Amino acid sequence: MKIAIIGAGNLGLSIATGILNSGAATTMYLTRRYPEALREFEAYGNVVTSSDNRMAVSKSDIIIFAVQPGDFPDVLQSVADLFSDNHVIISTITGFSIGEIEAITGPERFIIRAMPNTAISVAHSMTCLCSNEHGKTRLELAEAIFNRMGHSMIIPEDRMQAATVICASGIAFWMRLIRATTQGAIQLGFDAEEAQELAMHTSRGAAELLIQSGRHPEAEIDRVTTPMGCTIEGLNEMEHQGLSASLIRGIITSFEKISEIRKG
Ligand SMILES: NC(=O)C1=CN([C@@H]2O[C@H](COP(=O)(O)OP(=O)(O)OC[C@H]3O[C@@H](n4cnc5c(N)ncnc54)[C@H](OP(=O)(O)O)[C@@H]3O)[C@@H](O)[C@H]2O)C=CC1
Ligand SMILES: O=C(O)[C@@H]1CCC=N1
Repeated sequence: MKIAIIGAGNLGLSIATGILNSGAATTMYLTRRYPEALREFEAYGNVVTSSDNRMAVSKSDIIIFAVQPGDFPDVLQSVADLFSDNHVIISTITGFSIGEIEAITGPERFIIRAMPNTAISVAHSMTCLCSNEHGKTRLELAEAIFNRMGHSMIIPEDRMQAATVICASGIAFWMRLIRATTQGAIQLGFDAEEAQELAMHTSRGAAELLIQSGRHPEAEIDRVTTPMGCTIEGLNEMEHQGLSASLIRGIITSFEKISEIRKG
C-alpha cells in the first residue's frame, strides 16, 4: 500500500511514525511546504519527502490530509483533479465536514474522516472514523490500518466534533493531569524524573484496569478508598476544588471552540 501524508506536521508525522513502525505501507510520501524538516524520515528507506502534493497524490493509493483547517480547501482543490476511482481520501482536519470535502472532490470518491491522536506514533491512538456514502466500502480498510496503531471506533459524522475533543485534544488534557501529579510527587520528595515515572505508570495502570476488566471507574475507586483512609480524603478535597467539574467544563469549552474555528 502506498500512503501519502499531505501536511506532515505534528499529527502527520505522528501518523507517519505509526504507519512506518507498524509496517502498514510499502512506500510513504510525506509532504509539507518546507520539506527540509522531513529529511530524517528518508532513513526508513521507503519514504519520499517533498513539497509536491500532486506528485504524492498521483503515486499513492491512500491520501491522508493533515494540514491546518484554514489551509485545507486550497490544498484539496489543488489535487482534486488527480483523484481516481481507487483513491481512498482520509481527512484528519478538525471541523471540516464530509459535505465540504465532497463539494471539492465530488461524492463519487472514497472519503473517510479520521480523528486520531498523537499517540498514534507509539501505536496507542484512539481513532474515530466515519465516511461518506461511497466510502462505506472502505471503512473496514481504514479501521484495519488504524487498529494497527491503537484502537478505533466507527461513529456517525455528527459525533466527530465531540470525538476531536475527547480523543485528539484529550492527549493534552491527560498530559496536564500527569504533569500535575508529577508536581505533587515532587513536592512530596521525589525527584522530577522519578515523579514522572510514578505518574506515567500509575495512569497507564488505571486505564489498563478499565480496559481489561470492563469495570466502571467508580468500582475501581471503591477498591482503593479505604474507609477513613487517605485516598477518599484526597479525592473529596479534589472534588471540593472542582476536579470533575473543571474537566467537564474544559471539554465543553473545547467543543464550542471548534464551531468558532470553522466560522472564523
Ligand atoms: N495535532 C494534533 O494532535 C491533531 C491535529 N488534528 C488536525 O490535524 C491537522 C494538522 O494539525 P497539526 O499537525 O497540529 O498542524 P501542524 O501545523 O503541525 O501541521 C500542518 C502541516 O501542514 C503543512 N502544510 C501547510 N500548507 C501545506 C501545503 N500547501 N502543502 C503541504 N503541506 C502543507 C505544514 O508544513 P510547513 O510548516 O512546511 O508549512 C505543517 O507541517 C489540523 O487540521 C488539526 O485540526 C487532528 C487531531 C489531532
Ligand atoms: O487543538 C486543535 O485545534 C487540534 C485539534 C485536536 C487537536 N489539535
